[in-house]
Amino acid sequence: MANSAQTQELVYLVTGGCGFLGEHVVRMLLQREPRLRELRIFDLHLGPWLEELKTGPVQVTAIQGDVTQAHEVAAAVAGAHVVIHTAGLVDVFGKTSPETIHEVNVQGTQNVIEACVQTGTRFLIYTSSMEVVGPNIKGQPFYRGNENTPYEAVHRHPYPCSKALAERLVLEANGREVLGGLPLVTCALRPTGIYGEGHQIMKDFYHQGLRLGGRLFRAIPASVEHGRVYVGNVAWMHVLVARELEHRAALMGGQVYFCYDNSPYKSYEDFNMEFLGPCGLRLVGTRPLMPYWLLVLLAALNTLLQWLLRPLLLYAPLLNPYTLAVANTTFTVSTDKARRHFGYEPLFSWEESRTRTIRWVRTAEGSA
Ligand SMILES: NC(=O)C1=CN([C@@H]2O[C@H](COP(=O)(O)OP(=O)(O)OC[C@H]3O[C@@H](n4cnc5c(N)ncnc54)[C@H](O)[C@@H]3O)[C@@H](O)[C@H]2O)C=CC1
Ligand SMILES: CC(C)CCC[C@@H](C)[C@H]1CC[C@H]2[C@@H]3[C@H](O)CC4=CC(=O)CC[C@]4(C)[C@H]3CC[C@]12C
Repeated sequence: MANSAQTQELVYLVTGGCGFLGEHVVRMLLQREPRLRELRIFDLHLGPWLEELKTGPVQVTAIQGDVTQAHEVAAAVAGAHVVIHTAGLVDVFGKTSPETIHEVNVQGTQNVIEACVQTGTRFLIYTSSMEVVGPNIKGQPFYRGNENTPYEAVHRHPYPCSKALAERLVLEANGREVLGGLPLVTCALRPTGIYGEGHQIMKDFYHQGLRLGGRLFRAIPASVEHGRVYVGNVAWMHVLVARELEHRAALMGGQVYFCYDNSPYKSYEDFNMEFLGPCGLRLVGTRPLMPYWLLVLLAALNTLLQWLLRPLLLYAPLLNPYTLAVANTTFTVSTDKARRHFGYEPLFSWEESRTRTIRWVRTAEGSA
């Protein structure tokens, strides 16, 4: 908790503060930002866990609001020193329309930028994604790449398109004059696939494995590597950037940083087994049990079914052509830009990240 010997003067706003990553950012700020006076949490859906935070030394203000509504965003931003914009629609399964994804992720981000400019907030940190880079539509591997690695970032799917557009808006807004005459300082953090306590897809795989008698069946070759990063370390990066942006504005303003830690490079499924294995699941097969062409066919069938069933119900399985392409393409990051620019070192070791995640999967056991 905040050390009361230090002056508590800062007001932070976290959009999407009740989401998977947002909650970790909120808790991390309360633990590790002693200069915090007020923490505003802005989300479409407020979680009941916020109540327990309201008894601490920092004023916690929960704001139910929608980033697509410019006036709601401006009211929440007014008077904040720093905005951490994590709110977004993370949908690669076709649950929401492309228009809605664009509205929330792009227009919502534009609203946050304009609110900063209009109300005089100078520091904006945007949670972008590795998806703004790749995998691209050609399925080209990105192997141990960094922020400067050349890669043809071409997308068709609404989610990566929206994240790429929003990231561009944030970076282009760096240096804009805000109310009061000072320049806006922005930067974007690009997590790879985040895991940890609260990771819904991990829970879905766990419950699927339980339904299948404690087994999961390998679908993707073990040689396809995915970069993954622990949610606590992603949150820590946000807190550090927020802290350092003022002092290192010239260096950090307008920059992008991949989020990384010491999690091992593995295939998506093998990585998940690091947690699901100790919870009693087994991954069957050293090679995919189904030929790839059959997976492609099933993914296409799922798209057709989703379209046919749309008038009746929402059919949004994990497997579709896009998720298959992402799962089947190597995308790993190897960089130290965050260490060089703002002294980032992962707060949680791989062992601790793993232990915490396993503990969470175990406690999530009954909550299908
Ligand atoms: N989960 C992952 O593996 C990765 C996530 N990201 C990015 O991190 C950010 C957070 O993602 P997660 O925590 O995984 O997602 P999440 O869905 O758990 O959290 C997003 C939060 O934003 C809120 N939100 C959605 N629409 C809103 C609106 N119109 N107005 C206000 N709040 C709204 C949701 O209620 C939710 O609490 C997103 O911007 C996402 O693109 C980036 C890379 C990887
Ligand atoms: C049954 C299939 C063969 C396996 C399906 C796994 C997929 C659901 C997931 C594989 C890779 C994931 C994505 C990746 O971690 C990168 C992401 C970054 C984001 O910003 C949002 C989430 C995601 C797109 C993530 C989504 C699930 C996968 C596609």
